[in-house]
Amino acid sequence: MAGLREIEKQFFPLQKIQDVIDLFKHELKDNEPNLTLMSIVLGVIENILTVNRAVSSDADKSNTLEPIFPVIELSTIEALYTKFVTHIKRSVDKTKFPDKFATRELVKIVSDVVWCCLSKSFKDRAHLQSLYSFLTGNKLDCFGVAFAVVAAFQILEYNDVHLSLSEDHAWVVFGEDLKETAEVTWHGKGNEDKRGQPITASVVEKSWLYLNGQPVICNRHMEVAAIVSGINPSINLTVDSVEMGSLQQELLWLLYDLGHLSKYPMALGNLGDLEEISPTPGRPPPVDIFEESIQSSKVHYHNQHVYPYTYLGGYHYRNHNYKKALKAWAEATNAVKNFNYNREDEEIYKEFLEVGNDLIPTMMKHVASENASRIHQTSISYDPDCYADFLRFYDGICEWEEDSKTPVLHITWAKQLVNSLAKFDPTVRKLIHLISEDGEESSSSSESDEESEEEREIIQDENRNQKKKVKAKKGKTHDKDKSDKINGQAEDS
Ligand SMILES: FC(F)c1nnc(N2CCN(c3ncnc4sc(CC(F)(F)F)cc34)CC2)s1
Repeated sequence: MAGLREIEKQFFPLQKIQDVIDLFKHELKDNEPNLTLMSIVLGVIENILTVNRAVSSDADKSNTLEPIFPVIELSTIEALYTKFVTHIKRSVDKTKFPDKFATRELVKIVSDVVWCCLSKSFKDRAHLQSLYSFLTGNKLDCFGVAFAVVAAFQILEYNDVHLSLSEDHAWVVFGEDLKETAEVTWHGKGNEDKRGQPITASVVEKSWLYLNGQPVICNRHMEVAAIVSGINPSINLTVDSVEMGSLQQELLWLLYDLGHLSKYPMALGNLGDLEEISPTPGRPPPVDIFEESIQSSKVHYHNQHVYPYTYLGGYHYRNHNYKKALKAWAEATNAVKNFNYNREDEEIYKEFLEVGNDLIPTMMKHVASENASRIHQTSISYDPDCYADFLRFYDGICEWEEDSKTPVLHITWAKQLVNSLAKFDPTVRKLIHLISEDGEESSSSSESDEESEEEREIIQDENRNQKKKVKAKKGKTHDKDKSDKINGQAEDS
């Protein structure tokens, strides 16, 4: 890959969202969309709209609602593009690697070429995912390093090195028919990086971090989807840039219409979240998009992905559809129960900790008060389906913990479980018909002393392996704490 092609230059200067859409439309027609160019363009725009927002003086705080969109000059982009291409070509002597396919040694070298420039400061801040961040601040997050390696291989004209994505990690596949895998970035906090090493079957098996061998293996177009999905419109923890969110939403619809999201459940989930914030006329409602995300995981990934269900559960919770939220969360633990929890699975643990110890208790309280007002409609505390899904949610968590090296549950879980259980009406607890896996039938015990004995056992057991887990909010890219944001949108005046 040489310098920018003439046809690419003609799209500049970019003056409005449609100009960016047109550039991406053009790139996506190509079977080698220019990853470096697109990552830099999105990084420049994101930086201006979120990090270095032009603070307009009072004078021009005219009352027009004319949103701000920066003018992106070709010279700005070309300088950064040339810097990256030069850095990569100067650091890799291709004559030593005559093969058509990449080798593990070469993957490690390219990973080092990215790695060596990184500053050792904060790595899980927001807006560190793009090549713009790498080229102007020597900072990249976990995803950004893996993406930079793939973009570098595109510049070196290898078309076998591709991004492999799980729900909380990224690595590369390479070689003939993508048979090889290699770590190219770090994961989490306090873990030694394993760059250059293959991801072996023993590491992958029953591991959520590696999706039990069902990661999203990208082609070039899905790598474009990954950088679009990785756009972070956040200005701060509570406010998003309206323009950046619209750009991300329109680019995701462009990729959706071209079919590049069909095997990418998280990108579909991101699109569903954006549609909830600001629905696009003529497009399907968020629940349909979350359903497509779930279907994609079922069809392409053996239903091993968890986030499609927690996207849906979060959506129903925010919209007070508590019965559907419980159903989605029960299906989420039905997916996670096949994994064995280990210390690098912190992110999904935090997700379920929030559901079990924050969202469900709040929902049960909410319903109790609503109940007083709406006596006719059966509220969830009288609904046997809800009680069944509630039990399924916890059953999945317990099965997840079984055979795991690291315990999942601790006393807070037990206390909240007892707390939420008590909020279901005793009549509904009698209606449940428990059928164990071996088909043995039993109805849930309604004897209070038996239950209190059971509850006492749970609490004593949990006391023993009580473990404090602090829910650390991470501001990293592919930031899953978006849903915690109050959907305030910046007045980009
Ligand atoms: F469960 C729901 F509440 C979620 N809401 N946002 C969620 N995200 C936000 C987007 N997100 C993602 N969205 C697209 N692609 C990727 S690739 C990836 C792993 C890593 F960052 F590359 F290491 C994460 C991720 C991670 C999960 S889950």
